[in-house]
Amino acid sequence: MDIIFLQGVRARTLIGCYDWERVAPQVVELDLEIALPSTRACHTDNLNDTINYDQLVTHLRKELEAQHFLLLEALADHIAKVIREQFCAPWTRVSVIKPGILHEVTRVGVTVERGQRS
Ligand SMILES: Nc1nc2c(c(=O)[nH]1)N=C([C@H](O)[C@@H](O)CO)CN2
Repeated sequence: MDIIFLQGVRARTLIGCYDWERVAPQVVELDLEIALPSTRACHTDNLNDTINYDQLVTHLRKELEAQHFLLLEALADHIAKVIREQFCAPWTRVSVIKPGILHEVTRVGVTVERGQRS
């Protein structure tokens, strides 16, 4: 299986359980692993035969600006759904990190894995 990965993708979204988090968007960081539906692009060397990670990042940033979630779990699940349904990925692992949210914690976030790794 071939995988595209993206690390430290920054995006803005309204996220959080507490009142102070409901007033303005925060920056979240995404680490993404995305299985490709086929190995076709390896042979054709054609961008149309793979998932265009440039388009994916642009799409996700727009999506996150429009969506409002309370929990990182719900946000990560939504991102995985978009990747699978709109970019035809059979499997994905999505981590969403809230930089600097907890005192004396380097990184906190949630990882979800959806679909089948074949
Ligand atoms: N498992 C989770 N725990 C917490 C979340 C979350 O999304 N998932 N969120 C919060 C707050 O919004 C936090 O980020 C602010 O301190 C607390 N716990």
